[in-house]
Amino acid sequence: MSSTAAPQHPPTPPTSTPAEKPELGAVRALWRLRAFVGPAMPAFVGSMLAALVAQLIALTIPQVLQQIVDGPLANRDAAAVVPLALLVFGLGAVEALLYGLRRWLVVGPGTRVEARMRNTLYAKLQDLPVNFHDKWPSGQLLSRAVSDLGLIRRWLSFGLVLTVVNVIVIIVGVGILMSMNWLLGLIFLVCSLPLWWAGYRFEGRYSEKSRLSQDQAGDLATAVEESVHGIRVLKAFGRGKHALSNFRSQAESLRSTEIAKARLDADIWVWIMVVPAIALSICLTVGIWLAAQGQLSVGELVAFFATATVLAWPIESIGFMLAFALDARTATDRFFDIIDSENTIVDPAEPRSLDRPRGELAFTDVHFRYQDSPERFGDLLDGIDLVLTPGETMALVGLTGCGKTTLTALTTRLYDVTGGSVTLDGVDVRAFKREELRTHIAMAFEDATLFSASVRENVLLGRPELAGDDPSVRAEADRVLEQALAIAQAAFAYDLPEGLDTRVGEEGMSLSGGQRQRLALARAVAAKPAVLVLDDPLSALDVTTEAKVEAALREILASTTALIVAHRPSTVMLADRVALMEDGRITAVGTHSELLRESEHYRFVITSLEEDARLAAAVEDPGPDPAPETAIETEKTIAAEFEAEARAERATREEATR
Ligand SMILES: Nc1ncnc2c1ncn2[C@@H]1O[C@H](COP(=O)(O)OP(=O)(O)OP(=O)(O)O)[C@@H](O)[C@H]1O
Repeated sequence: MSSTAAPQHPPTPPTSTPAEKPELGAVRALWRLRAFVGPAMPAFVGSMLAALVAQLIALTIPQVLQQIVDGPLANRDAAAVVPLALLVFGLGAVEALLYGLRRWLVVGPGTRVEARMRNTLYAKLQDLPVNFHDKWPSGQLLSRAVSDLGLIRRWLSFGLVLTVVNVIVIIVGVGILMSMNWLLGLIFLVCSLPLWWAGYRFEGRYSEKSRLSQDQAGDLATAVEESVHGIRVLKAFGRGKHALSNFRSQAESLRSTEIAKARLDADIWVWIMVVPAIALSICLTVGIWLAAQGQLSVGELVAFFATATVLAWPIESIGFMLAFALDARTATDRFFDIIDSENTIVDPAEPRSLDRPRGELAFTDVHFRYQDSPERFGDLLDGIDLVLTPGETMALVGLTGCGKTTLTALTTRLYDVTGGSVTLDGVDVRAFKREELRTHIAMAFEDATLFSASVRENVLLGRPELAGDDPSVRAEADRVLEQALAIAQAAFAYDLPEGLDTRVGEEGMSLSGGQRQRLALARAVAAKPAVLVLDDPLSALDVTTEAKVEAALREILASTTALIVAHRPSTVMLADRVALMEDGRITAVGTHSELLRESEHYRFVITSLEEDARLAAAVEDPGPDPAPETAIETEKTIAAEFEAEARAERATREEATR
């Protein structure tokens, strides 16, 4: 989109969670991960078995202790203690080894699950249409791709395994306690019931806070991303402090949510620590009384408490595991928010294909409105009819915000028409596979985006067949590069520190705006499309370079159909014909001189463009510094010119309304 577009139909401000879906229960929500866990399942099951056997071994140790206390210790037979003590040592060693095995088994498969989910997320983000990306803040996507997936991996490899194992161990352990002494076992069980109730209450409250904190972390990532991206603007306008205070208030909200989470966590921990302690002290009192009555041996009493101690960690871990599972559930929901997003721009079931399109581009009764545009605004494009014959260069001209960029975006299906059709050689663009369509039609935007890759890779982005080190491919790639860079007047690329292999940095930020635009133009030219769509791609060039690029473009445009959004009169001169856009329609098509002669609105638009170009040229070459009084006079003159222009525009509009 053009960055200069005046917001006529302002987009709805982005929200943290655009996707509204019915809530699933925690188990059902987490169950959706099975599709990604699949191949790692044996490793997870193996890890669970290792942890389970280790815990069961821990539960058998109290039985050996009972044998020691009731046998050799009661009989004062020191020699008989040794084999039993060795048995305890052996069991402890096996338990430790099994714990090691549990970790070792899941490390590799866990990271592979994470990688698979991340690749799926990335592929989905690539596939989703531009209107999805218009709505979703980048930090929200980033936090999902990085921290949420890391959390899910940790939960799958550690939280899930231990939750299952601990629940089994608690059931088995309580069974053992009951079998040792049903009364003590029952007291232990009944005293633990408040813990389950507290856990249930905790789940509802914690889920809500967990979602909030992960969304806020995403918003914070967006704020960091935006301020890093816009660091030049912030510095230039001295708004660093303002950005910092915004960031602080967002960080403060996140901190408050984290504290609320920690409070809930602390509450459940109180229950978890206090309830088993109360249960054990009641059991101890009753146990001693039973032992005094001769209904329980000392060995049995020791074994009972040793077993209860083994159960202490699984019971204590309930709160932590619950919180962990709820965080993982939130991360899973956030992941599926993206995966479940419906792609409204998809390939057709039976795609059409064109080997060598002639390049006839036609818009027939095209209507379009942005999804979130309020009803009262009507269609932004309101019945566009326009035909570009093969090899023709058409300039698209209109007042700012009239929808020129939007119209060009329909050609490669960045958005789909809401009515009518766009066709290439008579075939609706929706009938092609998107990948094929985008090889036939290439675009260059005013806001030139480069990737953190070499100049070569950036320029050959649309020619994947020219990647690789094969000498013949490399020679062809060099030829294409040379030609494209020459047309775009981008020979400066050869003088970069490592020539065409120089990495241009994130978004090409290491280059000037004009250099970025020239490389983006070279990229569109190198794609050798049948149709070239240029959305004001020369705006950042000085007048001399622009003239050179235009002269070179004329050569290639002779054999390629081109639709050029023009913001400068010189760009209009490139075109065979000009289409004038007004109120969502094409109101006139003809040569520049025909339109100058016949269209009042065209004369007005061209005058505005000339004025803009004159002001831009004055900025590029301001001449000697004027004296202060002269400078004030100049400012006044420019202000007066703007006022006159505004008056003329109002008069023209009133005229048109009448
Ligand atoms: N993603 C979007 N969602 C909603 N509205 C949008 C979106 N992009 C642009 N618009 C609105 O659509 C209108 C047309 O924008 P567009 O960029 O197509 O105009 P333009 O004619 O190319 O402007 P300019 O000459 O300034 O580049 C503007 O009012 C703009 O606010």
